[in-house]
Amino acid sequence: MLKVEHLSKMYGNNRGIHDISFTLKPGKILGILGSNGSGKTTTFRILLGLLKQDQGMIFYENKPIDRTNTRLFGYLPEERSLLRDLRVHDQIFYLGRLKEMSTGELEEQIGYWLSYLDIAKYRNRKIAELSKGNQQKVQLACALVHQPDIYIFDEPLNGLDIENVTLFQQVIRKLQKNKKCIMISSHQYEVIEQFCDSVLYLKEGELLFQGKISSLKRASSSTRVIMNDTKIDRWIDEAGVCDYFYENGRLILYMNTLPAAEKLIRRAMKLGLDEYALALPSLSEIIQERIHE
Ligand SMILES: Nc1ncnc2c1ncn2[C@@H]1O[C@H](COP(=O)(O)OP(=O)(O)OP(=O)(O)O)[C@@H](O)[C@H]1O
Repeated sequence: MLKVEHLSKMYGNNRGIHDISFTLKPGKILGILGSNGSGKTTTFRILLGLLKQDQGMIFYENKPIDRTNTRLFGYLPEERSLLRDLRVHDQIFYLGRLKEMSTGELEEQIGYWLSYLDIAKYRNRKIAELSKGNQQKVQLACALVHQPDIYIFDEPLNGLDIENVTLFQQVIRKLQKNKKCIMISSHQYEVIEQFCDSVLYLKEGELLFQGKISSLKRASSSTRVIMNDTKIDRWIDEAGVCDYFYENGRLILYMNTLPAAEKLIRRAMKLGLDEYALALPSLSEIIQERIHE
């Protein structure tokens, strides 16, 4: 398990992050979210050992993180950091060497990932000659080749078409099955919702909220009950109803919790209404709600 405790970092008088704590279990995927300048990159750079924190500790498997272990983290940076004149194989080989991999192991892993990511045919092509999406796949291979325990994927779907998004999804599920710790950062909340078990949201360097996506949904006040009923009087005084409106002849009730909404659904069933549904909030709605609390 990865355990981050009370991380803080100042850049002179500028706050980077303040008092960030979270845990990440093997086989789980954590979404790291926040607006521009909220501290995501600072957190990643500290985790990766590229930046020193002013305060706080990072533990992996109950021990302070071992910086001599070059193979602990795999990082897919938001900005590509490939050397454009290198050939695909040589680029991955070079980075694998920095991770202290043997030639035999490297060749085996390079062969495996190039084929898995369907870019084996570009093995001897220069990076500069590849499309944006294929460059992204090479960058991904560089994060995977040394088989790390902990992964940080920053905006991983940039430049990928729908087919390759599915491929990335397969990679993630494979890592998850192998009990790896995975972090994903993205401004596309539907991506986070699709991939992650839990999220943490940073605002101006501080942790605004964190939790399992399913728990955040349950606790949200944006849950809606939709039914084909125009008699608001029989619903308005029910526990948990916060607001309502009509849309296309349907009544939409905003509920303060999921259990309250479920109770209303049961009542709608008993009344024999022929159309009723529960609409859980999206992650994006939950974030808007929390930001404006
Ligand atoms: N090298 C630096 N010198 C001074 N301040 C910095 C430096 N790097 C980051 N900061 C400040 O630290 C805060 C957090 O920045 P950080 O880059 O970690 O945010 P971010 O969430 O990754 O943003 P984005 O989504 O735009 O990439 C910001 O206020 C930023 O201006």
